[in-house]
Parts: sequence; C-alpha cells; structure tokens
Amino acid sequence: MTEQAFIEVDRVEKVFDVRRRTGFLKRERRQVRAVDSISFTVARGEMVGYIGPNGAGKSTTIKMLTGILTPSGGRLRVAGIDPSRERTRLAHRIGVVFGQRTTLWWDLPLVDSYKLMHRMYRIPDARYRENLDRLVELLDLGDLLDVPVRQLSLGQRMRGDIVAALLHDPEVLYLDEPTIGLDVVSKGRVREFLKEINAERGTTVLLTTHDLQDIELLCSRVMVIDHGRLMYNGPLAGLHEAGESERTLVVDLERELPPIDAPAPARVVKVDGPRQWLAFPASESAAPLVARIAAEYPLVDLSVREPDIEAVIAKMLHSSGETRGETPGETLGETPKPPPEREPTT
Ligand SMILES: Nc1ncnc2c1ncn2[C@@H]1O[C@H](COP(=O)(O)OP(=O)(O)OP(=O)(O)O)[C@@H](O)[C@H]1O
Repeated sequence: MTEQAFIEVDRVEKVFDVRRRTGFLKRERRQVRAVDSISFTVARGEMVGYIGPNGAGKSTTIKMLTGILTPSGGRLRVAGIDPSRERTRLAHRIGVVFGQRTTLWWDLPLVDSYKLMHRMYRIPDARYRENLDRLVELLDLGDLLDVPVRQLSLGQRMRGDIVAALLHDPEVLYLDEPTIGLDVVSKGRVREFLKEINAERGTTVLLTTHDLQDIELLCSRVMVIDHGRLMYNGPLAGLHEAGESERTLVVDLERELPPIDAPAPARVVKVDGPRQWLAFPASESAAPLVARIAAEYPLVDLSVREPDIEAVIAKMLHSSGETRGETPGETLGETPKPPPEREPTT
C-alpha cells in the first residue's frame, strides 16, 4: 500500500451464485458478476463520490470494504487491513451510514443507542462525552436525545445515525444515500456537517448518492460504476464534459422580453412570460453568464438547476461506449486509469 492510499482496491471481483426456479422441480444456477475487476485508491482525508445506476455494484463494493462480503478475487485493503479477514478490528476504524436503514435501536431513546455504542466500541468515557457533545451540537440534536427513534422524522433519524457512526472516531466513513428523502434544510445541514467533520478530523469519506449536489458540494472526485465495472474516475466537471451535460439557468425578468441574447454555447431553451430558461454546459461556471445577464437585462431573480444524476451517467456511458477502443479520455474502458490531475471547476 502506498503512503497515501488509505483505501486500496485492486482488481476486486464479486460473483454471486444465484439459483432460480424454472419449473416444479427444476432449478437453474446462474452467476451474477456484481463487481468485475475494479481498481481504485482513496487517499486519507479524501471525500469521493461513488455513483452508478441501480444494480451497478455500489452496495456490493461497500459491503466488501466493510468486510460483510468476501471478494471472489482481487486485493482489498482499508487502513492496511484486509476487511473480510479482520472485520472486527476494522470495525473500530470505520463508520457506516445507510440512508435507507438505521443502526439505531428503534424503540429506545436516541441517547440509549449511543450509550450502547459507547460500550460496544469500548470508547473511553471522556472521549465519548466529548464526541457526543460536539456531534449533537453540530447536528442540532440536543432536544431529541430522549425521543424514541421510531418517533423521529427521517431527517432527524438520519442525523442521529450519522452521530452513531462517528462516536468511535472512525478514520473512514461510508455513506450510502445520506440525504435521501431529506428536505432542502436538512440536506444542507448534513452536507455542512460532513464538510466540517472532514476538515476537523480528516475523515476519509466514500459517498454513494443519487443527488448530484451532494457530489458537487462535497467531493473532489467521483467514480462511476456500471455493470460492476469502473467507467469513470475523476473530477465531476470531467464527468459533465464526457457526457456533455448541461445545467439550466432560470431567469426572472421584470417584464416579458424577447429571448435573452446569450453568448454561445449558452442558449435560451424556453420562454414563459417574464421567465426564461437558458441551458449552458454543466462543466462551466454560471458566473460569467449571470454577470452578463445582470448587466444587460432588468433582472428580478435567478436560480441554477443541476442536471439529473441518472441523465449525466447515462450520457457519459453512452459517449464512453462510442469512444471505447479509440481514445477513452477520462472515461475508463477495459483498463482502469488513475484520476486525471485537473481540479473540478464547479
Ligand atoms: N446477495 C446477493 N445475491 C445475488 N445477487 C446479488 C446479491 N447482492 C447483490 N446482487 C446482485 O449484484 C448486482 C449489484 O447489486 P448492488 O446491490 O451492489 O447494486 P447497487 O449499485 O448498490 O444498486 P442500488 O443503487 O439499486 O442500491 C445486482 O445485479 C444485484 O442483483
């Protein structure tokens, strides 16, 4: 393992044997290659997005990284530990949050789950108290500590789960859809918190999400998996470039006017009274376009809409399919490549 590679995944595979009933007494055996020779590294303190369509192999990868599943092939190390061989030792160094499931005890008050974790992880008393106070303050859970978990809203429960995952000072945090189903305010709070904890403790974060803004606001790099294979590993802007995806600037003018004269490649795609929609490349900053419109038009309000993550991935996969075998650029065809050195521009 190199000095920087905190998570090291080298040609890792996971094949499931699946039996399917095909008749009264007939069973068909079939193999599902959920993860197909994936290689990547994550440096200590990095926050990396791990995205892909449904069934792509994300959860299987995370389960192998936590030691729940044993790889069928390849080599895997987290903090120098082989997860499936030393699962208990690794458990003290990692935290996991599954957005769709809770690790908290449903019928107990929130604080009782934390007390159980205090004992399970043998966290020194002073450290437990310090962590609990800090995390509860950062996530604004003070008034909810005595409330049974089943009575919490989804956003409150999610914040409760994040505290639970961090009480034992894990060096790496796996987050599976941490903002799913949350309202805008709760999403903002969780994202701000993750940024703070990463800056404060240098926690390494691997984030699975369907929300492109999670990636945009938190991750320096994104990896795309499809059919068990790593298709892209680089900055989000590069993913937008590969798929030529576009963001939309929604502009409210003081009155109805002819379509805004925007500099190419930005262009007006819809006009409805005083409101106009302009599409522009998602890999570019909105600032110059906004400045120009503000200088030349009677502007009342504006907002930027991100493209849908599924659409971005689909376009990227489509374009990489077209270019595979020629010059794959930042997309990964047969041979995974290290991330490009460019920084994201968004
Ligand atoms: N225990 C299992 N037994 C058999 N097949 C499995 C098992 N777990 C996952 N698979 C299959 O492996 C593939 C990858 O599944 P995985 O859950 O890793 O995808 P995912 O990217 O996390 O999807 P989603 O976004 O829907 O959660 C799928 O085809 C899935 O059906």
